[in-house]
Amino acid sequence: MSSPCCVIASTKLIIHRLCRHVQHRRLPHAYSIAHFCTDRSQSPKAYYITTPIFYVNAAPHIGHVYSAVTADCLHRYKLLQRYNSRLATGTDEHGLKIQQAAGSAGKDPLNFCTEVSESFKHVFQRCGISYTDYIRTTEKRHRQAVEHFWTVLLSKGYIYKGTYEGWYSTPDESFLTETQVTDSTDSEGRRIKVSTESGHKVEWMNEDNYMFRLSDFRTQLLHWLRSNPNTIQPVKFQHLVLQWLEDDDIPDLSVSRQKSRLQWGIPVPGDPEQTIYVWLDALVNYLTVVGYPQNHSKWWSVVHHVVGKDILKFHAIYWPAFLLAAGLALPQKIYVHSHWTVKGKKMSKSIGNVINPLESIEKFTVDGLRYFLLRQGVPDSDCDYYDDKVMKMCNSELADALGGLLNRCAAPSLNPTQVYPRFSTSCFPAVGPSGKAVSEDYRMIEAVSALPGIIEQHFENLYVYKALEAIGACVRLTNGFVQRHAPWRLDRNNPEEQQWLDTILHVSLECLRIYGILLQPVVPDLADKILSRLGVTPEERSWNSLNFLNKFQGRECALEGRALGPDLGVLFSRLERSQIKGKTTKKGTQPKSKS
Ligand SMILES: Nc1ncnc2c1ncn2[C@@H]1O[C@H](COP(=O)(O)OP(=O)(O)OP(=O)(O)O)[C@@H](O)[C@H]1O
Repeated sequence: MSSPCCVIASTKLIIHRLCRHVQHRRLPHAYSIAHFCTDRSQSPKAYYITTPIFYVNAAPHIGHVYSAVTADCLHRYKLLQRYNSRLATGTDEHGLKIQQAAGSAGKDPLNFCTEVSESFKHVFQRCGISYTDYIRTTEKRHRQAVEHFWTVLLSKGYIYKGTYEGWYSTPDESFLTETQVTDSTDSEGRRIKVSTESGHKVEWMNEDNYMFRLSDFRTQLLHWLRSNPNTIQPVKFQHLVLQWLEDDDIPDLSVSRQKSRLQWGIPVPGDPEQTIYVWLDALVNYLTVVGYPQNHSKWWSVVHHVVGKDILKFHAIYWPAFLLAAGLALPQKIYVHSHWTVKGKKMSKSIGNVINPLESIEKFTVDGLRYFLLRQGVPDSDCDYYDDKVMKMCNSELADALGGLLNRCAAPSLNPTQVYPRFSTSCFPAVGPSGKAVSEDYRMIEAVSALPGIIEQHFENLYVYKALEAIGACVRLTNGFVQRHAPWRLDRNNPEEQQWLDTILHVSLECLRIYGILLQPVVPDLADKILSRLGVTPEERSWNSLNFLNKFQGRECALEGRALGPDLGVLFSRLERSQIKGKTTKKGTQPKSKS
């Protein structure tokens, strides 16, 4: 995505910002790391994260994994901060598309859904998605939640029987106004109408069904978003939703289908001739997971949705309107991400230009794929996926920069005793530049000290690529530090040189410890390898342990003198083009065919 000069320019900018974070040469007392050492262990705060639930009309692809990995990163980050975090994902299993897909596969719809749902579960497990809840909309608990939700809306007068007349797109399961459709031609040259946004064919529908009073909620939704300007992130999506609410028609929404058209869904309570609209059914899953209607309140007040931009309207207009109607709290945040494209086109089951995640992890490993998706995926804009790009990024950032640093600084050739080396304040005094340290070394210390605060800010906004950019910039600074002082040229038999050598290694391992802790939400296995090699125990890996270079700040360092962990080989093996081209999915790991 970035050209080499963009990378250099942005690196300089990040380093500049990191350095500006701490104004003084000597780390001032006020800049202790206390602000990310908040002890939440006494009463862990609840935090509830959801991915979209995925439509089971075809096998999972990289786009689905991206939504799940993004949400998983947030979940792991919150756990590190000692929140009681919950991550829900699952499958959306009702609707006409599934009815049709099961029909053409000659399968019973539920068996068909079970097969595909299992393949999503399998892919997510293989990709390290540490979900706590997996929901299927064909479960009994969900049907009960939807029926209850419907009954509440009906009893409050927000659902009425009416006639829907207008455009409908079955592939998008979505209603469209006149301004949202355009003329086109099909493959046989016939004139058709299509959705302007998705390009999918639309049909004119005229049928009696139940309508939801969506139009009643325009003012409340506007008020909600105007008074909570950071609810939808990135902010450009909040502006887009505000624009829809201000400028577009917000007509009442049809929330049921005649059973003759759609059998595969939840029947309307008290009217078996109508089936509940798949989006109303699907959205309620977020409530089902947390025990609606009995005991959802603790989790519901802290819900955070992660969604693709294609389903923004459903999550930022329909869903909040349903919640307002039901008298329930609105989401705390809606994190939106853009799309992975292939040669400029959205990766999509319907187009068929999908990348199989299992093949990608065979080629790049789970952490390689996770790192690439979160490092290259920019929530604000689409990004093209191709294997060469993944390979180059993994090689330069994971194998060379990070792996090379660990390999150099923990190697027995430089550290024959294999213990966490001692730091000498006379070699690297707190006030400098003095001792053996030069001003660039002090700048590096400042940058790494500031890093956790910066990463916290980026994770909170789910700008993971910015967090990884900042970590990458610090890794380059640490490599520069090692290169500058070339510890391999120092003589261990000379006490003064040995002290400096140990200090260089101590500082470098401290940097690696901070990178290891911060990288856990993104690349859990790789981070574990780093921290285990440094001898960092599981209890020393939380956000509270981000106290960088204690000795420099005049405090004790628990790791100093402790044995390093065993050497488990290279951190990340460099990938070769020939190797990647030759690799295909192992027999038996291919997701089952859906249609
Ligand atoms: N190309 C993509 N890039 C990023 N995320 C995606 C992509 N495709 C799907 N997703 C994520 O998965 C969710 C569900 O997508 P969906 O099941 O509609 O997949 P799809 O391949 O776009 O299907 P279809 O082609 O049938 O529309 C999206 O809302 C989004 O969160």
